[in-house]
Amino acid sequence: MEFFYTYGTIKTALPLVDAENADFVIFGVPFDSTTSYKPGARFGPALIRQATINLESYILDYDIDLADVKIADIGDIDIAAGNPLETIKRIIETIKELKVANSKAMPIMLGGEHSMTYASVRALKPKSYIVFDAHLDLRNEYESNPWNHACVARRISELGVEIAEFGIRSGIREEVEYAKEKNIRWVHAREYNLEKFREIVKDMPEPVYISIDIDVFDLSMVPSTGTPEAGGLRFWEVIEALEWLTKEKEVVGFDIMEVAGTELGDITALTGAKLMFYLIGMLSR
Ligand SMILES: N=C(N)NCCCCNCCCN
Ligand SMILES: [Mn+2]
Ligand SMILES: [Mn+2]
Repeated sequence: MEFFYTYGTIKTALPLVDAENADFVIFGVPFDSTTSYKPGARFGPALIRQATINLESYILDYDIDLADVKIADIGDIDIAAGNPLETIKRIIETIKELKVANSKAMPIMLGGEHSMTYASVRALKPKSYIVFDAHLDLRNEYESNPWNHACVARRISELGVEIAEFGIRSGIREEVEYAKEKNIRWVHAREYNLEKFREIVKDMPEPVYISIDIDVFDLSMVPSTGTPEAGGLRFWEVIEALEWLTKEKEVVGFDIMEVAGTELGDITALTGAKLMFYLIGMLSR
């Protein structure tokens, strides 16, 4: 099928089906206009897809071959550089087009800046937003811009969506106070474990939207990201939480954001690609 706002790019290295027939539909958002430190998120979607070339489609842990899963890759959103609101509009339109053609398709967004997660949440209307991130992203505005990546969780909370954040190790007092006031639960990377994750998430309403800001992982695994922070989580501890979550709760979509880089084979994209394969695998169980 054709989408008004997408164009072709390098495709995920898996057997792909058309969006109408897919259970999972990948699209990229190569937007990085509000990046504050390390550039390159506009190349994230292409780098993640390129990194999938390195991966087996068979997932050992689940005895699932992604070659047997119905996956589409509709390319990238034609972003409006410098204009987060217009880009958000185009993402919402694209998800709506997809849902009209195939209501059972689960969108998978690859970023690009975390600010764009707002669009997926607006389009998919989850009751809960569960995010892995080094940052609280609860600022009212950053660099005079309420649509900056550092404000995305706040914008989502204003939609009335319940929020829980994991792997946090960066924020300012304003964000901590806002979280307290709005009952937003968050767990510091130092204190994170699976038990805490379950305890917080188990009572959250469904359906849920899952967002992974790639900077949640330890810096050694994700050196190419917009605002890198030392002291992050390990790969398997995030996977274990996601395995529990995808078993317990209805999920309407997920994203992997803030992957940046300028070189093929970037470690950060390899981390993002592996994570995407695991998420599709666990959601197909
Ligand atoms: N959500 C985020 N990614 N937040 C990070 C914001 C950038 C913090 N700069 C700190 C500059 C202090 N000199
Ligand atoms: Mn972050
Ligand atoms: Mn973030």
